[in-house]
Amino acid sequence: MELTLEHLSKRYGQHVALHQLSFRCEPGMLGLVGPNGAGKTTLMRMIATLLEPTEGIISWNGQDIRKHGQMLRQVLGYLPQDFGIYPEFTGRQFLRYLAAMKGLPGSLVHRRVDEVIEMVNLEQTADRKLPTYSGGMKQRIGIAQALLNDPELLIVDEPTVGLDPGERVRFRTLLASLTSNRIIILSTHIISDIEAVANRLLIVREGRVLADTTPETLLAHTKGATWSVTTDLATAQQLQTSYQVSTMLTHMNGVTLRIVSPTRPHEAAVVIDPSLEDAYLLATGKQAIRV
Ligand SMILES: Nc1ncnc2c1ncn2[C@@H]1O[C@H](COP(=O)(O)OP(=O)(O)OP(=O)(O)O)[C@@H](O)[C@H]1O
Repeated sequence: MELTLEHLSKRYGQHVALHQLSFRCEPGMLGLVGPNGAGKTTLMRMIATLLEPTEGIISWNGQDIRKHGQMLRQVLGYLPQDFGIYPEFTGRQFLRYLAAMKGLPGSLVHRRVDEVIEMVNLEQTADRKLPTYSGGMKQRIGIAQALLNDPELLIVDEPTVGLDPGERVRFRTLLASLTSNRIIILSTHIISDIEAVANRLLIVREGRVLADTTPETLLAHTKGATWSVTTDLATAQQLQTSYQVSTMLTHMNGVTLRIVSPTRPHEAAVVIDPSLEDAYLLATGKQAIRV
């Protein structure tokens, strides 16, 4: 089981969305992160054979998917960002319908649908109409449809958008339970989604790979570069313009900033343990997040 990308580029007219991307994946979970417009969806759609690369080669087990796309599609599960549901169906009917569309033999459909419903823990709700589902339940049905063919390659595009923290954690645990003996590519803006489950992290920005690493290595690189400082509002605002501030908390004694910087940002700043989000901010140089 091996997915290889070689010098992959995508242009939309004059706009270069992806530039000469190369990497190789083996079983495990790859977390794909990057700012808006980095090219994550473009990349995932190309791997899912829904979009043609402008240049470069994608191979599945050594075979170019431009020539052998069907071979990849047979082992592919894909949950896109804008996953549509049919309002007149129950969850179970919807999955049976999709199983038939995907070409599962009629004799297997009912059994496999029951299996995936159990895998995503929707036994209690499978016979309710889809519009009555919560966001998390809908995403579970989305993953269930992606699992119908027991995929070797599972691609999931921002699955936790709009979920409350409890649902997000449950969904994350579900994904983690699926990692054995398959390649999962998970795109997200929520860094904590991948912190606990991804064994590899690909950070992209403006169509280029900024880092191909592990969460642990990225964190280790950020050690000694995350600071906490409490100051007055004017100093805090000044620091905010010069440094990467990840959180800013206003309280009775002033303002406490969490700053990501390779150098000490202020004489009163003390080093604190970095989170993966701090590490990501250091790598991508994103704007401050206010708390
Ligand atoms: N069909 C299209 N036509 C023209 N430009 C496009 C098209 N699709 C994407 N783009 C551009 O390509 C770039 C990459 O877009 P893409 O959707 O792949 O990024 P992304 O990392 O998934 O973003 P987000 O995190 O916001 O979902 C963006 O600049 C986007 O505007």
